Amino acid sequence: MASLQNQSNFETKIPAEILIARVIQIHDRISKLESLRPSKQVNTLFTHLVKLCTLPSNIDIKAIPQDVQAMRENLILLCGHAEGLLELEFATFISKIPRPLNNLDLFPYYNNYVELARLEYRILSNNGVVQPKKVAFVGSGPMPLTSFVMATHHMKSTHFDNYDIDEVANDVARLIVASDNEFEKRMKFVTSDIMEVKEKLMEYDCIFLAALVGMRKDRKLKIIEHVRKHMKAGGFLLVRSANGARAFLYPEVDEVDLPGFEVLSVFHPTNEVINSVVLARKPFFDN
Ligand SMILES: C[S@@+](CC[C@H](N)C(=O)[O-])C[C@H]1O[C@@H](n2cnc3c(N)ncnc32)[C@H](O)[C@@H]1O
Repeated sequence: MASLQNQSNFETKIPAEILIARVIQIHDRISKLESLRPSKQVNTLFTHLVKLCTLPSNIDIKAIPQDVQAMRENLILLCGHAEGLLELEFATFISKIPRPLNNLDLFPYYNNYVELARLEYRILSNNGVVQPKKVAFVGSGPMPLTSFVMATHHMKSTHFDNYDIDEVANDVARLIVASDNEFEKRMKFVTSDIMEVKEKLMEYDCIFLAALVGMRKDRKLKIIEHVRKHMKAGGFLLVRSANGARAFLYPEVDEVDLPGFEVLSVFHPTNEVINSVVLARKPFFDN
């Protein structure tokens, strides 16, 4: 039987030109939608897009033509907008039912977040971050599933400061945690553009940067540099990225995009998890 490694060589990869043609088709249909709020039509299109972008492919996202790059940048914005609307709709719904924290698994992508959190925690603990005291999650959103899953299953004594630029997102997230006094004590929500947060960043052992914070590459690099400047020496930064065709859905962050950091791990998932995970550390001494 072929070894696992060989199998991946035999796996049929979708040719880049076919992948690009189909992504353009879906982008065209999404762009024509009246609204990106969850609906049968919106859900079907995005499900197709995610399935397509998680097929094995040999696409090099840096080598796509300029016009396809422009389409990709617009698609990332559309995906981010739709993701925010989906989260807001779901969070608003469960904030109104008793014990919302016991019903998180009703969220359509709940298992993806559980798998992503498990992966992120494995990478963090392999690099010495086991039970950090204080963590910041930047871009927590109306449905801060990563913080919820991390706090419940992995970092059981950690305090989470969740930052989001959107007050409405924080209001509904607070309603969800208000249902559990213990949980609420270590799950705070701060409304701010992360670019306005400075001294506070020194307090965190680990800072998570959500994939949708800085949807354009140049913006994301500015945010990463801002966090590096203000975070504590020896602190960890976990950046969500995307690789290959998944980079049609989210911005990609490479090692070269993290000057001034020691890059400890770069992981590209091949299962149903979409985001790549880049773990970096701010050195104790600037070399
Ligand atoms: C939709 S959520 C996705 C994160 C997801 N809930 C999770 O648990 O991984 C992404 C959030 O990032 C927030 N965001 C985008 N840019 C930001 C910035 N510069 N500062 C703070 N929050 C930001 C958006 O308002 C949005 O709510």
